[in-house]
Formats: sequence, C-alpha cells, structure tokens
Amino acid sequence: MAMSLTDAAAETTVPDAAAPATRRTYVPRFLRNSYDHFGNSFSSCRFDSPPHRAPSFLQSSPRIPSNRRGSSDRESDGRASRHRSRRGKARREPNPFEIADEFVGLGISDYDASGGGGSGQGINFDAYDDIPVEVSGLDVPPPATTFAGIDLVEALNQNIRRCRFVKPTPVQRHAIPILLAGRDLMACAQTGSGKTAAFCFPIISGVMRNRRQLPTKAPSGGDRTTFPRALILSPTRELSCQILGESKKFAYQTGVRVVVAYGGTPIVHQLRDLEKGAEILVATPGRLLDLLERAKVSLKEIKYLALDEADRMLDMGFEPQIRKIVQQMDMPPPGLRQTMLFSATFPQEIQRLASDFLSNYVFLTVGRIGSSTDLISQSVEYVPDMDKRGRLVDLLHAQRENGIHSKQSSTLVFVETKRAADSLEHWLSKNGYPATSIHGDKTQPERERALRSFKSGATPVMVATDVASRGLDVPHVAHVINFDLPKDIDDYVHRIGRTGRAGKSGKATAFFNEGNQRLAKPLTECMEDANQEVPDWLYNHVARPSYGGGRRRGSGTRRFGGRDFRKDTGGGSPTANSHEGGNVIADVNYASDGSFDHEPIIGGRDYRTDTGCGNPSVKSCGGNIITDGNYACDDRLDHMPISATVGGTRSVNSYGGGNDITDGNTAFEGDGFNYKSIIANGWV
Ligand SMILES: Nc1ncnc2c1ncn2[C@@H]1O[C@H](COP(=O)(O)OP(=O)(O)OP(=O)(O)O)[C@@H](O)[C@H]1O
Repeated sequence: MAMSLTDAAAETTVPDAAAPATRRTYVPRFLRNSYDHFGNSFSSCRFDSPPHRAPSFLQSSPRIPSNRRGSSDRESDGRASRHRSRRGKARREPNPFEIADEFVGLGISDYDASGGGGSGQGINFDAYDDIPVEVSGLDVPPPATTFAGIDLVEALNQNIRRCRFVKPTPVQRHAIPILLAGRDLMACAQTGSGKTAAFCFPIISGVMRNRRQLPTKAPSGGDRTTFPRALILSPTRELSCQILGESKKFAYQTGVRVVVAYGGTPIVHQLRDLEKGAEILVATPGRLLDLLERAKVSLKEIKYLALDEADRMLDMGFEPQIRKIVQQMDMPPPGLRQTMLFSATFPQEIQRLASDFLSNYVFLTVGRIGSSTDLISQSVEYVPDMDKRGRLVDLLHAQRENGIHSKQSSTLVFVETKRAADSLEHWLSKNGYPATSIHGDKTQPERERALRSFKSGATPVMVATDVASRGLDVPHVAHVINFDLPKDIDDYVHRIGRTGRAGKSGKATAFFNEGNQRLAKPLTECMEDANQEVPDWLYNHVARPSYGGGRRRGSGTRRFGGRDFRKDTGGGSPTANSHEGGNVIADVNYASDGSFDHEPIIGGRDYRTDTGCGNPSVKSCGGNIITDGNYACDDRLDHMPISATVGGTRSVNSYGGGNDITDGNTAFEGDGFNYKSIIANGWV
C-alpha cells in the first residue's frame, strides 16, 4: 500500500514505537506545518498558508491526474480557486486529495478518474440499506438514491467523486434534499454514518449559489470584522478541526473559504485567518464568543447554522453559550436562517430545547434514536476494578497475537478521569504496549500530538476521556474498550461509535462491575437494540430489587424507537382551547404539525408533564414555573413534584404562594430551589 505523508512522518520521526508515548516526537523542520494536527493533510487547522511541497517519496497515491487539476474544476461563479500571494503571484490551492490518507482508510488505492466507479473496498454499503428511516414534518422533500440525483453544484460533485463516495449513506439521502429545499432539520443517525457530509454538502452548495455582493470581511483598513455565511458549531477542538478538514475537501476549488476557530491555541493565528474572510466558519462555542465579543466576527449574515453533536451542544455544559451565540448576538432568527442539528443521540428533553432554534423543521431518524450500529460487535465482561488492567492487557495481547495490532487496527480505551488516563497510558507504555492519551488537562499541542500519534499508528493504543468520545473519525480503530463505563448510555453509544464507521465492522468491549449498576438496564437495552447478545449475569443485575430503575436520562420511557418528540408529546396543532388551561401549546411553532394527536394531551400525556421541559405559556401551569424552558431541562431539578402538583391548568392565583412561586425569576434564584419545600409549606 502506498505510504502517505503521515505514515512516512510517523515512521521517520518515531523510530522506537515502544518508547513511552509521552516523549516529545521529533518532526523534521521541512515537515513542520506540512500536515494538519491529525496527520490528515496539508491544510493546517491553524493556518491556511500554502503547504510546503512534500518530497515525492513522501507523497501518497492516489494522485489526481494532472490534466484534471486546475481550470476545469473552477466553479461556475467564476471564482478561481487560486489564492494570490502578496506579490500578486497566483498560488495553487493546497490539494487535500493528493496527499491525504483518507483513501487508504477507505481501502482505495488509486484515483478513478471516471468517478463514482470506485469499488468502495472496505466499505459495506449494503450494511446501511435496511436501516429503518423515519421522517416527520410538513411537506418533506423526497429522498434521493444517488448523488447524481441530488442537485449539487458541479464542483462539489467532483469533490464527492474525489472522496470516492460512491453513493449517499441513508442520512445523506434524506438530509441533503431536505436541506437543499431550505428546510430546517433535526437529524439523528448512527455514529459513523456520514452526518458531516450530510450538512456540509448543502451548506457549500448553498453558499455558492447564493453568493451576494456582500463582503465576507470588512474592507481593509476597516474594523476587520468577518461576516461568515455559514456557522458550524461543534463541542471539541479536535472535532472542529476534523470538520474543517472535511469541509476543505468538499469545498476544494469551489472558492468557498472555510476557517476554523477553537480555543487552546493563540487567537492571533485565527484572527489572521479570519481577516482574509470566511464564508464558512467552523468553531467551538467558547472561542467563537471571544471573537464575537471582540467584534472580529459578526453573525448577521449567517444563512446556515449547523450544530454537530447537537444534543451535547444543548446539554447543561454548553447550552448557555449556545443560547448566547444563537439568540443574543446578531444572528438572524429562525426562519431567516436555516438551522440543522445533527447527532447520533437525541434525548427528548434536548429535542425540546433544540426546537427553540428551529422553524417548521423536519425530524429525521436513521436507525433508532441513540442506538448503536450493529456493525459494532459489543461484548460486556464483569471485571472488578482491581482486575481491569490485567484484563486489558489480555485483550491487547490477543489482538497482537492475531496480528491485528497495528496501524490498521488501533484500540481506543476509555476511562473516566484525566488522572486515570495519564496513569493507564504510563502503565501500558511501561509494559510494552505503546500508548498515548488524550484528555482535557493536556495542552492543545499535547492533545494534537496524541491524536496524530494514534492516527499514524505510532501508538496503536490511545487512552481517552470523553473528550474523544464524539465525532472523531479515526479510520483504523478496530476496538473500543470501555475500561470505565460512562454514567450515561448516550456517552457509551458515542464512545463505541469510534469504531464500526463508514460501513466497516468494529468491536467494543465494556468492563462492568458493581459501580456501573445504574447502567445495567440502559446498557442491556442498547445491546438488544443492536442485536447483540446480552449475558445472563447482566440481566440479573437489571432484575436486582435494589436497582434504581435505570431510567434513561430525561426519559420516562425507553427512548429507542426513533421518535420525534412532537409525536410523543402532542406536538401538533392544538388550538388555544384544546387544553382546559388555555393556550398551552398554541403559541409554539411545533404546534403546526398536521399529525398532532390530541389524545395524549387530554389524557395527561403532555410531554411537559413527562419530561418537565415544555414551553407552555404562562397560563398553562400557573405561572412561569414550568414555562421557562431554560431551567426545565436542568438535571438538578426533579420534575416529578412539578408535574404531580402544578402541571396543568391552574392559574397564577391558584397558588397560595402567589408570585413567590409563580414568578420564575424568584423561584429559580439559586440552584437549591426545591418544590418539595413549596409543598411542605402548604403553598400548593
Ligand atoms: N457517502 C459516503 N461514502 C463513503 N464514505 C463516506 C460517505 N459519507 C461519509 N463517508 C465517510 O464515513 C466516515 C464517517 O463519516 P462522519 O464522520 O461524517 O460520520 P458521523 O455520522 O458524523 O459520525 P459521528 O456520529 O461519530 O460523528 C468518514 O470517514 C467519511 O469520510
């Protein structure tokens, strides 16, 4: 197989793979800045500077035939894909296909100029064909079966062929036509099923088609504010960089400029990059807020907003930042921008929160919400804490014996704490298993170095916390080991989703013990849903009388089943009078879904009483207590007492406590508010 630049770099610079991974890796001067943080391509995350040309011995196949480069790839709007240097000389746009090792990851060894005719070796496209798809919403555009059947701009089509994407994955088949039709979308599809392209293609196409004569940056000498047309938000720096890399490939020679902004690195480089203009900005929320506050970026020209890992972006950690960016800066409101939310998991309460950002949206599920793909063979073993290291070494040893412990098959080991990650990495390295680690206490360069080393195969084992659980696409991960299980089943789904991607199979092993008792039931369900064999001893754990119920986060019912929360919760078009209490849901935009079923509301099954996270009006429940969506999904709050005591139809005055209770501001001052004390005090 041809050697890519990253392969070569790794082999050149890490002669002793068994050496402790903590040692700083030497990179020759001529290669520095020549590949991105993750060893993918020349297009650096930090700079958009032209790369040094790699020596020919480092260049990988496949190559694009020279007669196919250049002018024929230019987009119809006449923008050439060349940058001009200060001296006015045309600089060729770095070709992300020539030297990237994605092709190797996809099992492709040569460039096929005919396009679309690739064998797709290593990709089992059929694996996706019988996945159930559910779409809800009004007037949903029909899916496409081929890329040719989708109305994308030609330059993008050419890049799709270069990527050797032979046919769209199910989420792409449905999502791309929906987005091209201008609709808002909430999409839930399994890990590794191609969601990135599903939102990138319509964005790039839309940006190209709707180019107006607006500056994407202020004229020189001005305030140097950049006005991107599209914003893609993601929760981690690594994922933002990965999205940047992907979108640069898709936007190659289209003239669309993509820029990234993320924390942990000096802002100055990103500012320099932004000053050149950015039509698509990929960012993490914290760094974006910084740029907005410095007025280096304005969101007033945003036409496309994408939230990758949307449920994570709207959970407690990120939600305030996201609300600030989306609702309190200068971004156009829903309806004037197109909003797309993607994830593999979408708890109902997060769906509810997310609907604030959307207008007349389509809800799409590919597979079941939160389910794992059955391309991943899952097993769970009972391993007491003190035996975990020994068992891990057994597994790694077996892999090595089977000859599958190499760049072609790496192992990702998840632990719960940063300290545990450092300690396990050190121990593995000492014991002859070259390992690296990644977690939030490492500096950004350390994180990048770790990921690069793992991707290159120099360290075929990476120990990680959840910082690496979402979105990362490392082609050779063959085995994910949950050394420590996460607390939340959704995190488990994302973690194991680092393998079994793009139609390939993978393996996941979980170490379970008494400390994971609460995960027993959701884990069992998750495995059953993916047609995996569940050991009897795990069922015994579920059946234990002491078992706390194993309720999935934020959901009283089993969440698997691909449900649009609007259906379960009465999202539809009730009128103000459909509730005794008045205009309960008449004022929210989900109410206009024709498929609305009044039954559940009248029968007391309003999702707001189930989940405590509604957006009813003041009149519906006696005041602002549960009308404020902001607090309603806060895990700290126990919603039971709300639904039991105040959910429904009381008016403000029906509370003895008057405004103390009904005024949300008062009631939710501080974290410690407890409804039980309201009840105890006889206020209700
Ligand atoms: N149509 C396609 N044909 C072949 N490969 C594809 C296609 N679309 C995407 N891929 C490849 O599939 C892999 C997974 O895609 P991607 O990272 O977008 O998955 P995802 O659904 O976002 O996963 P996650 O939920 O983990 O974020 C990538 O390597 C991507 O290049």
